Amino acid sequence: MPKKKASQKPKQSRFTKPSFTLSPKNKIILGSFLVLFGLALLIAFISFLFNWQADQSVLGQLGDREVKTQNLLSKFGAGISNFFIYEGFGIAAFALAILTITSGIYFFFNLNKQALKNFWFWGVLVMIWLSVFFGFFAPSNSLLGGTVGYEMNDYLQDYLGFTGTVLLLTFLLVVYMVARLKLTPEKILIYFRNTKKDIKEDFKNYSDTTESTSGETAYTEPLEEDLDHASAEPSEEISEEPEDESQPQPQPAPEKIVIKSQENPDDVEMEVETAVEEAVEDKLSKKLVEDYGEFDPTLELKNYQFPTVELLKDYNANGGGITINQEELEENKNRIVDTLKNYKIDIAQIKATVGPTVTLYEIIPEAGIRISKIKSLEDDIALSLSALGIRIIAPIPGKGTIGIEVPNKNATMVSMRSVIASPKFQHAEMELPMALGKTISNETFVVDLAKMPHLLMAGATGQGKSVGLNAILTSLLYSKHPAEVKFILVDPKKVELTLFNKIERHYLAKLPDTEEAIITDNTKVINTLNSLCIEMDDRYELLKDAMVRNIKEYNTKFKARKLNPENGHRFLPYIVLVVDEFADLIMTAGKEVEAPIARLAQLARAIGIHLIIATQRPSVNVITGIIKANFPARIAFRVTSKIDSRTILDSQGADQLIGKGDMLFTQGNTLLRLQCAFVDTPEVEKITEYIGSQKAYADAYQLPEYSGEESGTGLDIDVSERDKLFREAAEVIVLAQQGSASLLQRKLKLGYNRAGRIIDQLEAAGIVGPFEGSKARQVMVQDLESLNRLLDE
Ligand SMILES: Nc1ncnc2c1ncn2[C@@H]1O[C@H](COP(=O)(O)OP(=O)(O)OP(=O)(O)O)[C@@H](O)[C@H]1O
Repeated sequence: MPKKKASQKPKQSRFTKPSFTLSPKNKIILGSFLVLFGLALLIAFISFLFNWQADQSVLGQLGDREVKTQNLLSKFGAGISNFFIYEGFGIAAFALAILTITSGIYFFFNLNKQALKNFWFWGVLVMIWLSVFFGFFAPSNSLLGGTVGYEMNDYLQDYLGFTGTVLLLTFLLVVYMVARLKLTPEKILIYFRNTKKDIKEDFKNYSDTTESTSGETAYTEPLEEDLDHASAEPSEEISEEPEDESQPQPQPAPEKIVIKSQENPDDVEMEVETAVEEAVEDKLSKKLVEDYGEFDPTLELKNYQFPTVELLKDYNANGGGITINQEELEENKNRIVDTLKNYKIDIAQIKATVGPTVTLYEIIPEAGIRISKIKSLEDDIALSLSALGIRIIAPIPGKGTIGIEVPNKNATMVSMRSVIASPKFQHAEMELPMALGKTISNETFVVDLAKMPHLLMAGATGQGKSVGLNAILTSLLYSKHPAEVKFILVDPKKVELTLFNKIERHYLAKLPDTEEAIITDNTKVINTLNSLCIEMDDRYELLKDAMVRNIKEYNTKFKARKLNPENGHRFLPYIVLVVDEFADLIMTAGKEVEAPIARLAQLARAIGIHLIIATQRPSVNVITGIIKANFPARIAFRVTSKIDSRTILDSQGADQLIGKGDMLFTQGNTLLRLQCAFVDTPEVEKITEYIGSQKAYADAYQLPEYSGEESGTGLDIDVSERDKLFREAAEVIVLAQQGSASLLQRKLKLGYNRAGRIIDQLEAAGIVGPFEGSKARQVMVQDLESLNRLLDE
């Protein structure tokens, strides 16, 4: 799961090594010891089979040097064999020798230890089973079943009887075949079917070769391996012999067909080569999946419970839902007809669709009336209808009718509960589904953030932005497991997103060594954005290495165990960066945030990093051209002017909304009017508490480390390059205890650039602290004496 990420080395493993590790040298020593010890056991056991009777009489005197034994390994061989075979498991004890040799080989070649553990587990079980089996069928032969087999069989027969023991042994055999050998009835069938097919084909090929006379079509049989056949082999050992990945897999030979012209036999013959598709499933991953199943990213929090719908308030519980007010509809219709009549526009037909906040009146004008005429009268008609929130759509795209949206007198609230519980959201097959609200025809509107791929939200204060952000975050919490998505929350207002602190260790991502996961300080945003850029670059490296084009393909490949975590591969959760009050950020940090945001917006779509940016002030210096170009999906809540509306949506309309979550959404060209789902703070609190009270990861998801300018890396200024006024400037700053360039400008009568350079030099010398946005820098030196000491050093 999420582990701390080294910034510069994407290939570095994220998994902590177990504390018990042997050095490669010791592994070789232990490996060779185990192999030789296993061989000794094997020799002793074999020898014991022939000499046990002779040696048994001297077993009591093994301490006596004079006593001779027949075993090839003398007293040691006789003693240990008697212990394991006669007094132990009978001939099944040979399994111990084999297990010891295999363990030695695993250590010697440093192979996968998990497979070895499996091998021991099943090996010991088989040994016990065989011992009981022989104890059952040959109780009189103490060498076959050993004492353990005899006693266990005796014990079982006392309690289960003869038949019960047979049934138990059979059942255990079936368990072994299914669990270990992965034998299923289908596989057995396939095996027999394939064998039959192979025999038939061989027979056919044989008769073909004997019968064929002319070689008009030369056909080379592809060397394709019959994978089905191979997988049906029940005796194929899976984890014991992991394949060497570095060994190139044999590639199937291309299929060749030589075509000769039928009409003119003298023509040059053409060879057509069609590549036989590569066997994509490499065997190792297939075996791993067979052994352990697909990788499950949610395993670490496998008992995680998604929040229930009951946590959300049902605002429409008492007879809620949209109420159709006939009177109001009639009144509005008459007003529309009358107003249009004033402009000499006759109506052929009118249809009303009642939505939660507005009703759409769709008008088909009389024949001969040009839509462009109505379009040019848009503003006048809106004025004549004189109601806030009227929007005229002429024509409705794809319909050829004219739409007039008129707000309802009593708007119906769209509760988050209703959209979350809707089948559209519940069955949404999306990567990052967001239930934004309801459309004008009262349908739940769900979109995929992963497809957007970034979202820009704007609206004047108090029009529903924060509720909108909460609705988006709530949707994602209801649909994604903590392993699948991580949020980075930037909240300069410090109050809007604080509730999400409770789910820090489940869903949030943060920089290493930072206290708070929710970023409220603008300077920290810069570091986080740059760190996110590093994460982006790392992820691209991983994708390149895995030879896939996007995060979805990458994760699918990782789950199928085709990517090795030892090479730095890991399951990649989506990362959603949410910035509330983007304007504030741009004002204080300007280019420093714009550059990484633009970079992320341009490049991050394929690797699962998505940005949601909200702002109150949709002016062009906040939503710059470069940002707009990379945020095709936009949401506009009510804004105060047409200009603002144009800045966000490239068209007017947002200024005519009625507020309270009434919004326009665009993902390219068409504008869609939606009523945003309402989720109140207590509801969010309940959800976060519900999630927060469950078992969490040890820490928030760690972003790569980014050493910003404050660490001095970018400011390694040579002492000789210091300004002539450096010392004087340092004194001014220390005396005033205020690290600002403007102070230097005033006191030393310097230009802005020179003062700025001196401030950088002072920072490099450790006299002032790092840049802190609009605030003056901190002065790190208390008085002139300390300053002199520092500079003399
Ligand atoms: N979808 C909605 N349905 C009903 N009422 C809403 C909706 N969204 C917002 N409101 C109402 O509008 C109020 C202000 O909303 P919100 O706090 O989201 O505004 P805002 O745009 O974030 O303001 P600010 O920028 O000042 O934070 C809410 O308290 C609520 O009463």
